[in-house]
Amino acid sequence: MGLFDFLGGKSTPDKPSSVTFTVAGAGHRYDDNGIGLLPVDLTIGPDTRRVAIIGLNGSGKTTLLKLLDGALKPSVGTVTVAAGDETLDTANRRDLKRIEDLVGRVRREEIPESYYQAKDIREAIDQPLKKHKVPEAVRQETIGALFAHFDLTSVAMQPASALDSEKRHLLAIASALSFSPAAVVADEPTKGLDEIGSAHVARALFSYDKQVIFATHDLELIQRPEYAIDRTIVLDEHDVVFDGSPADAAACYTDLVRKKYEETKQRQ
Ligand SMILES: Nc1ncnc2c1ncn2[C@@H]1O[C@H](COP(=O)(O)OP(=O)(O)OP(=O)(O)O)[C@@H](O)[C@H]1O
Repeated sequence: MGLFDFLGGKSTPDKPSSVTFTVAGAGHRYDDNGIGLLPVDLTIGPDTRRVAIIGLNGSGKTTLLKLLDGALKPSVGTVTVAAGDETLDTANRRDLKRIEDLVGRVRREEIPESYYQAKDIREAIDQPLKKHKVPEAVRQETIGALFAHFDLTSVAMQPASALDSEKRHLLAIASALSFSPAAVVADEPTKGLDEIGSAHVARALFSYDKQVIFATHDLELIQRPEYAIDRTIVLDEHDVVFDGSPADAAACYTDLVRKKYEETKQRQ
C-alpha cells in the first residue's frame, strides 16, 4: 500500500507521474495594481520534465511559478493543472487542495516554519505525515529514502536551526517531496549557494525522478547535460520573450542583458 492510500484516511485518486500546466491568457496584478506578469499562454506538460525559467530581477519568475502552483490566482485568464482525468482550476477554491497534493512547492531555501519547532529534522518532516495518519512503516520508508537521496541522513538528528545553507536547501526540496507530489515547482532552488553547494543541490534535485519547473539565474546550470533541462522560458518585463532550448535561451538572455546594460550606460 502506498503513501497516498492513507492521506486523510480518504482514498485519493492515483498519484500521476506528471501533470500538464496550461496558462491560457493568464497574468497577474498585485494589490497595488503593479504588474506581476502580463497575460501569457504556456503549456508545460510531461514531454518536458525539466523546465527552467530565467529572467532579470522583477521580470515575473516568482509570479509565474506561483500562478502555476495555485499560490496566486490569475487576475486575467486561467491556469489549469491537469493529470489523468482531472483538470483543476487554480482559481477554484475546491480544486486548490488537490493541486497542493499534486504540485510540491519549494520557496527558495525556505523550509516550513514548523520545522524550527521540532527537536530534529527527522521529526520535523515526520510530523505532517503523522498528522495525515500515514502509518509508521510508510513514514520510515519515505523519510529514509528522501534523506538518503538528499544527503540528509547524517544531520537527521539535528534541529533545523543547526543546518548550513546547503542542507537547508536540500531539506526544503525533501519537504516538498515528502507527500510524493506529481510535480515540483521550485523558486531558485540553489539561490545563495556557492558553486559546490549549488552543484550538490542541483544534482540531487535533477537526479530525482520528478517533473520540475524552476526559476534560476544560473545560466551554466541550465546548460549542463547531466541535469537534462529540456526547456527554458525567458521572461523580461513581465512577459515571455523566449521559449526553447537552454542553450538558445541562455544566448537570448545574455543578449538581452547586454542591450539593457548598454541602454543604461547611454542614459547616464
Ligand atoms: N507582493 C507583491 N506586491 C506588489 N508587487 C509585487 C509583489 N511581488 C512581486 N511584485 C512585483 O511584480 C513584479 C514581478 O516580481 P517577481 O517577484 O515575480 O519577479 P522575479 O523575476 O521573481 O524577481 P527576482 O529575481 O527578484 O526574484 C515585480 O515588478 C515586483 O516588484
